[in-house]
Amino acid sequence: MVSLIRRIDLRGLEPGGPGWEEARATAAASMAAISAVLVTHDALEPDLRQALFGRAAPELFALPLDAKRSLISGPVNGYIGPRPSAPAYESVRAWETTNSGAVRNVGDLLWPHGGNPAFCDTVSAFATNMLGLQRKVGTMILEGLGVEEGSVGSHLDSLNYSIRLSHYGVSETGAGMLMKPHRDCTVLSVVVQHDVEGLELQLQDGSWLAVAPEPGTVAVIAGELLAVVTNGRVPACVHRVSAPSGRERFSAQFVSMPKDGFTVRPFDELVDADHPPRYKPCDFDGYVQFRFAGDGLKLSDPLEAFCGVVKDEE
Ligand SMILES: O=C(O)CCC(=O)C(=O)O
Ligand SMILES: [Fe+2]
Repeated sequence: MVSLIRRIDLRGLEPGGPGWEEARATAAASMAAISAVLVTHDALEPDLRQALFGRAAPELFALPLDAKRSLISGPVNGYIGPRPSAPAYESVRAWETTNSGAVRNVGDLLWPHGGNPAFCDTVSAFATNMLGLQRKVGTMILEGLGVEEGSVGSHLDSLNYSIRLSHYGVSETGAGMLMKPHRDCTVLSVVVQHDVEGLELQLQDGSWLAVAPEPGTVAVIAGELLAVVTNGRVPACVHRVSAPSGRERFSAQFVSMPKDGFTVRPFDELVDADHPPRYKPCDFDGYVQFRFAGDGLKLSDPLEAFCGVVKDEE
């Protein structure tokens, strides 16, 4: 089977410069075909990568449970501890990671006796670099799909960015599924895998594609809100984490979500007679409540139930 996932190389690539248009078309085509694109980049130099995965993440997950739990605030924020469905998984999301003051507050909460400046510096540097990468790739995807530059700019300004650091311990049952198939409640998720493989993307025929961890490459995957803004041209990527080798694993994600209070709707450029609206305007706060604390918890596709336009309504 031919994999439809494509790769772009951001190194030295600037808007309007040599190679930009071709890479933009590749990014958009890959997203439309498989809801993901592989991105080779220079945003995570070896020292920063080592500081993140060799020091910051292990220090964070080695903290006592109470310290990690102090971060919990709201349905999608803070610490997620091991659950029966994912016994070896823990994850921490820090909000507003592009604001170094907010990162320091997280550090002070986690390490009440003097904070952890090295941890905060690492997280802030990672956030700054990933912000540039995500904005560039987001621009390429949307412009490649035909969205005007001005509309892309206002869309990017309506987003919040956060980091999720995840740790997959070695489960008692050894190798197996570490995170079941799901869609992210994001616009875009940049997934940085450390040394150990695990990320798998579902293709349209239902088969799974393993994304190998490569130090200079990230996977950029579509979240549910990208499906809304692209009027369904880019469906949310169904993905999972499996543990073929059963080894301890770390990953970092840099994700974008609409700012609080935003209502997300399809770009005008992507709605026409051939592409009638697939989604009603989606109040993001309402959707988060529905998906994580309301009736959406029981559904396999909560987005569709919340704001999908069913065929009869078209
Ligand atoms: O760890 C990974 O590679 C991906 C994790 C993931 O999909 C998630 O946290 O939503
Ligand atoms: Fe995910």
